Amino acid sequence: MTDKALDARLVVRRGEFELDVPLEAGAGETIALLGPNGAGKSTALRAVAGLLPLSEGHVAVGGREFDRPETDVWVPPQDRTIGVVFQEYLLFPHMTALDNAAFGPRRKGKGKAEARAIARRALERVGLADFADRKPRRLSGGQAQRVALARALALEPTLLLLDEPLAALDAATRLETRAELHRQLGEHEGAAVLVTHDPIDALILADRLLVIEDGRVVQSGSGPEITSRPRTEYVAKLVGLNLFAGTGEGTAVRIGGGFPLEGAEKVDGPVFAAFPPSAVALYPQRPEGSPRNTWEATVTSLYRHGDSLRVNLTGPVDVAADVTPAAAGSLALEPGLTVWASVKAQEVHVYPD
Ligand SMILES: Nc1ncnc2c1ncn2[C@@H]1O[C@H](COP(=O)(O)OP(=O)(O)OP(=O)(O)O)[C@@H](O)[C@H]1O
Repeated sequence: MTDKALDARLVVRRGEFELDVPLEAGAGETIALLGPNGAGKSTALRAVAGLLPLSEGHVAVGGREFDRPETDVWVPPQDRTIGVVFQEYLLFPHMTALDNAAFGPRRKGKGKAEARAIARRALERVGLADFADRKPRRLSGGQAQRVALARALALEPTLLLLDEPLAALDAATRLETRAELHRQLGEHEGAAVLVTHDPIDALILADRLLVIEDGRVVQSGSGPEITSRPRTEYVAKLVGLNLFAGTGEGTAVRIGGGFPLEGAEKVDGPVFAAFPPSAVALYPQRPEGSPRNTWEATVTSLYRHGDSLRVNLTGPVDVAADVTPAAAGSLALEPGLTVWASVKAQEVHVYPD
């Protein structure tokens, strides 16, 4: 066991589903758990908080064991030095913001005046000192979320757990609250683990990302490490890349069905090949002097994506292409239409599996 802020191996079985995820964080570090629906992110966070017992493995925070089924170690949630900001952990509606924030310290045995002083400092930290006497129904969504954060920080936790802390907020409030949370996490001396669906939240708020799919870690690393080299379809979609697993043969990558994709780098053996949708050009007929990566494809769907149109195509390879509205108009793109797609070899990034 180490004195890391968080040292855990989380094994939780819930019916058919099994989570098995190692999770470590140093002091001051923020880890984001990212993954599709049902991947096990909330299960992981709940296991750390003590809301779900481990089936196997261990949870230690600041060198103290909270859960280890093997040796019957179990510390209940309220006795863990962990602050939680969970969506469903709403504020107590009958208490003021100050009393909500003082609740934790009171429970931990602080006197009323001391607990309130701690709570006041926590509200100041999140910029809500002037709202101390308000009850939750008189707070906006963003303010309520900041009070929830103040309530968690008032415990001076070794570890902060945040489950989709920004998901319920509208776009403008989200931006503001994200910036505030970023500042708070920067100042927080303990570690933090954040669960999110949103890659932007993860990239902005976390030092390290753990991508979980089907109960397992499929990729981990810093934001740039993950976005530059996606290893699963989910991550590729998340960062908006077309991704294929295949076998490198010289500069070509043979992907599913044997389709040869010409790449920029020469890598032999199991590889990934990735390119952005903006690298895919579409033509009504086979283009003249065709670059080698040219194929016939059928439009399956199209939708607005920022300033361009995202076109999903099926064919020997299924890809997404981004085209300008003008190009989409001149090609008369619609589902079912057959077009020619091409990608320059220089745009295909190849890296080892
Ligand atoms: N009470 C339960 N009993 C049995 N299985 C459950 C229970 N709650 C969740 N599960 C299963 O555990 C798995 C992981 O769920 P979890 O909520 O941890 O995923 P998640 O990654 O947080 O998903 P989401 O992003 O949708 O919140 C799912 O397959 C789910 O069906």
